[in-house]
Amino acid sequence: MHLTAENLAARRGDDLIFVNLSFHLAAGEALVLTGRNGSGKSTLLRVVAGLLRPEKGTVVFHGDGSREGRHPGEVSHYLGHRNAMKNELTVAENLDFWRTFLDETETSAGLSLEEAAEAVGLSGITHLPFGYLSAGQQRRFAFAKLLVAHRPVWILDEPTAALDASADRLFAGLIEAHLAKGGILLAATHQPLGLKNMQELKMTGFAGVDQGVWG
Ligand SMILES: Nc1ncnc2c1ncn2[C@@H]1O[C@H](COP(=O)(O)OP(=O)(O)OP(=O)(O)O)[C@@H](O)[C@H]1O
Repeated sequence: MHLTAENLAARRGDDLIFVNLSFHLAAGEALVLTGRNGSGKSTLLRVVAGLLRPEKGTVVFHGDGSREGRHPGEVSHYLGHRNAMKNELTVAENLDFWRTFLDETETSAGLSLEEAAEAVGLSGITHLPFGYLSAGQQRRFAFAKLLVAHRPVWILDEPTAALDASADRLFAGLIEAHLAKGGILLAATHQPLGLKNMQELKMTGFAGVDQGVWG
């Protein structure tokens, strides 16, 4: 299993944010994007997740035993800045929605709702409306979405925003477990995640992009 990006370029509005960006991640490997605000971390994550079309280049996921490449968006969990949960629904209803939505054809390797809640340190409150929870509790349950349906690639944008130190460690542990099972991680972060086996890519934004993309 591997994920390969070749010569990616992306544009936001009129500006090229990055060009000629390539990387290769095999099973169990992590790429952490760093760089100042506006340097293009979220843009790259959104391209890999299939939420933004690249200006140029390709990004392909190859699973075990299949020669055909797939877009990584088809096999990824994407956790953006927002939690992608409905405030009016209970935590259980939100997670149930995501499990059904994400788990359609894959084998059911995800955790049960209660197991996922326990894994993020919040068992016993899944009956509450999501909107009643604190910002940190909401982020923990947004992370629980990654556990209720199996996806080999995790794409996380500032996963530890709004979290206390114990949640930082808890998320790092869950990410390590994902990598140990052969998963792939792409994450943008301003805080070190403390991962053992990771590559770092420092994004520079359009400061480094003055040539045209095709020239
Ligand atoms: N929808 C948009 N339309 C036009 N420009 C955008 C849009 N979204 C982002 N940008 C610009 O693209 C650049 C890269 O933004 P991006 O969100 O990828 O940065 P980032 O490294 O993730 O920043 P942060 O650390 O603040 O989250 C910024 O200059 C931003 O203003």
